[in-house]
Amino acid sequence: MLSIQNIAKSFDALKVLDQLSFDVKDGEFVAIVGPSGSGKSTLFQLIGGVSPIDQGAILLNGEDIQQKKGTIGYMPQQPCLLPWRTIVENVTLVEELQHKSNVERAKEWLEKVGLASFIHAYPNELSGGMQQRVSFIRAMVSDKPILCLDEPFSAMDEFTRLEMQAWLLSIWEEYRKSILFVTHSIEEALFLADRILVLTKRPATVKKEIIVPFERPRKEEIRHSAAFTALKQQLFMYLQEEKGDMYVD
Ligand SMILES: Nc1ncnc2c1ncn2[C@@H]1O[C@H](COP(=O)(O)OP(=O)(O)OP(=O)(O)O)[C@@H](O)[C@H]1O
Repeated sequence: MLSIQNIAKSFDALKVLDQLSFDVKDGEFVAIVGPSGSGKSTLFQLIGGVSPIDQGAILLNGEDIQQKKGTIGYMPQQPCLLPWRTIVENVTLVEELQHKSNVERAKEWLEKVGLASFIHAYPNELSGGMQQRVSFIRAMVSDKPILCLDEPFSAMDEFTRLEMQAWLLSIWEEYRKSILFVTHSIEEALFLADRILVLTKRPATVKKEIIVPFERPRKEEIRHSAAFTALKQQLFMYLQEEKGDMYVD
C-alpha cells in the first residue's frame, strides 16, 4: 500500500531523514517511535505532499505521491476544529475543500461513534477526548487508503488516553484501514500496533522493526503480561541507545 523508499530530507544544513525505507501493508497498523526531533512529523509532511523529498520515492499503491496533496487522511496532535463551524461541518471540511462533501455520511459516522447529539454543536461544547474523536472521524470520512496519526493522544490525561486507545482499536478492528501512527509512548505503540518501527536519532532511519505478537481484538489485560513487559523493556533500550546528543542542532 504505502512504500517509503530510501528517502532523504534536509532543511538547509540539517539532515533530518536519511535512507529511510519501510512499507505499510493494506489494513496494517504500524506505529513509529523515535527520539524527539528525529523527524517523525517531517516524515508525515513528506507523505502528505506538503514538503518535497530530496531523494528516494514515496509510493501509494504503486503511484508516486511526492508533493501530491490530499492522498492520505491526516489526524494531528491537536484536534484543529474550526470554532465557528458545527461538528458535522468540521467533519465535512476536508471533503468540502475537494468539492465532494457528503453530509449524510458524516452524520452516520458521528452517530456510529456516539456523537449523535453533538452533530450540530460547536467544538467548545465538547470535551478534549470528544474533539479528538471528531478529528479522527474527519480523517476517516475523507476515505483515503491510509490514515497518518501524529501523536493524536499525547495532550490527554492518562485516563482519557487509555479510553481513546480502546476506542480507536474498536473502530480500526471493524474497518481495518491502514494506519501509520506516531507516538512517544512505548506502551501505546505496543497496545495498538501490528508492527513498530524504531527510528534512530537524526538523521533518522529505521533502527529496528518489532512485530507485535498479541492477538486481536486486543484486551486490556495484555498490558500486564510478561511478554508485554519484555517488549516494553526491549523498546526502551533501543530508544535509550538513540538518546545521545539529539538536541544538539
Ligand atoms: N520547516 C522546517 N525548517 C527547518 N527545520 C525544520 C523544519 N521542520 C522541521 N525542522 C527541524 O527538523 C527536525 C525534525 O523535526 P520533526 O518535528 O520532524 O521531529 P519529530 O521527530 O516529529 O519531533 P518530536 O518528537 O519532538 O515531535 C527538528 O530539528 C526541527 O527543528
